[in-house]
Amino acid sequence: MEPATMAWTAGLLGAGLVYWFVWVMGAAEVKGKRAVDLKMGSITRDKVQDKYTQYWSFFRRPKETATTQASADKVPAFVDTFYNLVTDIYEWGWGQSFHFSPSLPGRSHRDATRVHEERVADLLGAEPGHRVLDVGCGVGGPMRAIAAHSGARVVGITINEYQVNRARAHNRKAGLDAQCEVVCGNFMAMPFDDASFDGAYSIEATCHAPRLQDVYGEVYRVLKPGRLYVSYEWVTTPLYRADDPAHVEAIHGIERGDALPGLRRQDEIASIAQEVGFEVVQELDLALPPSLPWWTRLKMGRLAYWRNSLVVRVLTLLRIAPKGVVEVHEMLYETAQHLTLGGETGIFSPMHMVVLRKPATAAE
Ligand SMILES: C=C(CC[C@@H](C)[C@H]1CC[C@H]2C3=CC[C@H]4[C@H](C)[C@@H](O)CC[C@]4(C)[C@H]3CC[C@]12C)C(C)C
Ligand SMILES: C[S@@+](CC[C@H](N)C(=O)[O-])C[C@H]1O[C@@H](n2cnc3c(N)ncnc32)[C@H](O)[C@@H]1O
Repeated sequence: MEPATMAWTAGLLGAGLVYWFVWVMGAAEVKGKRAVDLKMGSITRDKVQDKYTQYWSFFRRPKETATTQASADKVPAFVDTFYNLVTDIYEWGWGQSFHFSPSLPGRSHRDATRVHEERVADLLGAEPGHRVLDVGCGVGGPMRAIAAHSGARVVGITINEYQVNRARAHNRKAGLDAQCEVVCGNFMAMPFDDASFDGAYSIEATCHAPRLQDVYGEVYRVLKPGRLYVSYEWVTTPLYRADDPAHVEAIHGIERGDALPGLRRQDEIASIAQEVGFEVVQELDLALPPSLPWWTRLKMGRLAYWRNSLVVRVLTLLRIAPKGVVEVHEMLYETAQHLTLGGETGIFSPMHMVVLRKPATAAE
């Protein structure tokens, strides 16, 4: 073969390989986000690496972030940075719902996710005419499922501006923008009137609050008397032993890689709810049997992570993805190992459910 023909053939083969790897293999789990569209939220390309370094040094010792008021006050800003760094990777590799759900026999992850979300709507008794609050709404996967299932109007709040734009775009695409509204703000000081919601829920979001009282207090304020709040909380379970180095390392790894200012114990949740005025209607760890493991989806994804890791390296090399994405992806890969261990050992649950009521007699 002529050298020129050989070079052309090699070039074409190489281009085909890159195309297959990035556009086909790197396609989003849920259509909408492709590997080539990986941005880092509202961070400009040249600042990604710096922002990641700042995030990492702040959350390296997660428990310390909530010990002084000064560092606790900085948590929302670093959580915002975290979601600028991870939102696109989450959408690309997980979908539009940023949470776990118990596996369902013979059903897809997508179905299991939806069932876990619709459960919230059913518990709240959400229906057409109701205005429901989504506390920490991400890019709105749960919001759309709950609005479609119940017919209620849903208002979501997130600290991250980039997520607000993604959520609004998804709402429009799903034809749910008349029913779903998204607001940028801090759930510890919400821009909503007192007693203005018929129901509220939070799915794996309040774990980012340094003090749970601050967010529960706000939800209590904006709920109408007699109405319900359902929350899926991230907690350590009674199986966690603070004197077991393996347990400590797993929980520390979960906190570090998920922007958490210290995980709470399961038995703290109900008393904090009561402290701000809620009645506890139900409390149940949805991760416990008969539920099937929530972490199998993480374990099964191992092959996909290696492929994704190669995809982000190739994209960074080609300067399609900004510098720093490889490090963020590595951090998430490590976090997935800690989460899996937390699930397998039973020391951690991402779905400790509480159903809370604002007393009907509460003053408006
Ligand atoms: C509630 C929170 C987020 C929970 C989960 C949605 C995410 C926790 C860890 C994330 C992931 C880990 C590994 C990534 C993988 C390396 C990459 O190739 C594709 C995306 C991941 C699977 C990513 C997806 C989302 C998570 C499962 C916290 C923040 C409170
Ligand atoms: C893991 S995501 C879960 C999102 C959504 N509930 C879901 O299940 O798809 C956590 C969400 O909480 C939001 N959040 C964290 N701290 C916040 C704060 N102080 N105020 C408002 N939103 C916050 C994040 O921006 C993100 O949208």
